Amino acid sequence: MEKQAKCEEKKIGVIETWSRKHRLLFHGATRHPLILSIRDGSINIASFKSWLAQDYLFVRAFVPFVASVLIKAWKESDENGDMEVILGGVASLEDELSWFKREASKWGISLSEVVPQQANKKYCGLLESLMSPEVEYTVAITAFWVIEAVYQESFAHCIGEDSKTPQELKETCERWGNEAFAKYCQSLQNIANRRLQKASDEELKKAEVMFLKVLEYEVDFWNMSKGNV
Ligand SMILES: Cc1ncc(CN)c(N)n1
Repeated sequence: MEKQAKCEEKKIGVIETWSRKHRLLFHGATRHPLILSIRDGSINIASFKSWLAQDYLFVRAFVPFVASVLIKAWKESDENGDMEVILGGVASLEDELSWFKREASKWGISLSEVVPQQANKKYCGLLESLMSPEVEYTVAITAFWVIEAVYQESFAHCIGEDSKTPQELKETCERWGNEAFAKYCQSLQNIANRRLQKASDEELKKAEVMFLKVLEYEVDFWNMSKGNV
């Protein structure tokens, strides 16, 4: 990479540079038709239920992934504070799984009968590959940030001004759209930016490829409910 470009990235942060450079894909992942239909109130409840059931399975796979990032932080991080941020993330996932179970029972979904769809299997496979000790902390924390950021940006849009989100879906949107979750995502972004600033060109390239892959998989994940949108 050109020295000049690298300096620019340092000033505004690598993550911001990538988000601008790949804004169409970022927009596609955070303003998906499913999210827009929640926000304008036209959502088909079957789509929502299908997303909820699939996401429960995803979050179960997400727990060991986040735990693996915690291990990488312990082994590789240059800052003590990283572990506390990631540990907070692990801890909140217990509450998240309980929430999924309550929400599923509210909607009459039997979680034990949910079969993972292809896009979900593929995404969980990506999480599993990221758990390998071969994957650098910088790459894993970048993936972690973007996974959380997509949900934060998406659901915050559903509770923004003028949204017509149905009352019964507001709690879901608040879960990822609230201020505390936004702050948590900012902390993850700060860690990722710090690591990316110090990364070698090779590591930087791997992290950018991972950033794009996560965005692509997020779009595929939303698309699973497309038949019902
Ligand atoms: C597919 C997906 N992406 C992100 C998140 C937020 N942890 C989630 N629950 N599901």
